[in-house]
Amino acid sequence: MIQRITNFIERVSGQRGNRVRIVGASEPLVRARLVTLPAAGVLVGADSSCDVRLEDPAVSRKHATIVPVDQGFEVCDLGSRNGTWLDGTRITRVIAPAGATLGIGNSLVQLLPEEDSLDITPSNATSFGDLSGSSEPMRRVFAILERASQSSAPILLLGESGTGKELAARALHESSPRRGGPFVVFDCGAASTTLIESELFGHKKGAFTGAHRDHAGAFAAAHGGTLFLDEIGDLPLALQPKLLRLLERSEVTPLGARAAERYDVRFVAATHRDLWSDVGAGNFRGDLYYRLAVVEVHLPALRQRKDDIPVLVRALLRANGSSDADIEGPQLERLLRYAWPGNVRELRNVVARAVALAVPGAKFRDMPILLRSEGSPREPAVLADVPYLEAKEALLTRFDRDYCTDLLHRSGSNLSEAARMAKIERKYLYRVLERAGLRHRDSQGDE
Ligand SMILES: Nc1ncnc2c1ncn2[C@@H]1O[C@H](COP(=O)(O)OP(=O)(O)OP(=O)(O)O)[C@@H](O)[C@H]1O
Repeated sequence: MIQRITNFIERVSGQRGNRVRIVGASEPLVRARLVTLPAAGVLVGADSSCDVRLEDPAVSRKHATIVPVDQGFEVCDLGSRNGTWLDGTRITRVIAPAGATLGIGNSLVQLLPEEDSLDITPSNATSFGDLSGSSEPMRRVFAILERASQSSAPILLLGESGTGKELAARALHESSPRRGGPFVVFDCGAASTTLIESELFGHKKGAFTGAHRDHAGAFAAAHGGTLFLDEIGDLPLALQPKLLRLLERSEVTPLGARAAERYDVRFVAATHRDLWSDVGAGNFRGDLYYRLAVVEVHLPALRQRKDDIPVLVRALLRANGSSDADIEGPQLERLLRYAWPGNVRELRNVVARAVALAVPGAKFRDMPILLRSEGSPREPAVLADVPYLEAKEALLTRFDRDYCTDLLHRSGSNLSEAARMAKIERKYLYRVLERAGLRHRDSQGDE
């Protein structure tokens, strides 16, 4: 039985026992059936006497057996006409890992392990590394991270953008016995498949046009430390088997190399996507999911833990050089009412902007709190109704204009003072003013 640690109660509750998930040949994904596997296993086929009956003309009457074993699932084909398939290979008998998907006739059968969620008592701490939070959901997260930091088990961090996944990964590394080793960040969605392959797994000189020298790759660079695989949901399907082998064997064969190389690396992966839905849709391998998610931590959205807002605001004020701790009042109430679509990252930006735009030494209650879309939090701040570069340019110009208008107002149009307040060079401020169409006559000869 695979034992996973997770705070994602919804997924594990009521799911005891190994299961198979069946997506019929012509059935939509939503009609997928879940069948619990008894310890003795099941007989799969088209015959009505089978434990798992597939109404699929390409399935033989008695097609295959599936039996849960210690290392996964033993699958035996019973001499079927169209075969039983795993990863494009026709099998007769195989031990398949948890999460693997079998092709039986035109149907797909996914093998799901028994899961056992540990009962997690919230930590007493109100921070873990640079992550702050006093709400119960966050203290549950801290409890798992504290425990998981002491092992080398792979961790999967899930949560919306800006909920602190990268911060959690860094904090895990810093609290682990590997803290003396490297912490390497690798963005799985940032490049083409070939580039990701060579940047993650490395390549040898001459492996492809332009490979002028050996390149170690992120996995080798993380030896003795932690490799943070950001946006793992974007990893191309074609590279997923190679990562799976890496996780299983801790060894990699760089592009163009003859022999595999071994490294000692702890994996932490993260995504803002619903990775489990990606597995269901066939965009992410189930066996890789289970390999990565031995510990699965769901970082809750800020709107689900508004109790954390006061703690975070105080921490962010301190980080931005304001010592005001007296934050109760209408300003805080506005922050508590807001939906925070950009999560803690957005709160960080709001507080940083408020401190930057406030007069020096201002109290929190007098700081300008600018929220994106108080009235309709779901409406995007930018619409894609014009080409990307054009939209970006327009937004930047608007930002420059609004920022500079307020800056000139606050500095009494004194450009030296304005540059000091904005913490930029005067020359640069002139250029920004010019771009925003705000460069007034007094400053023309001032450069
Ligand atoms: N619990 C927290 N305590 C303090 N700061 C936080 C917390 N969570 C997030 N932050 C702040 O928000 C910023 C964004 O966090 P981070 O980059 O870790 O988010 P993420 O979930 O990895 O986002 P993305 O999915 O967009 O990469 C951090 O730099 C940090 O300033």
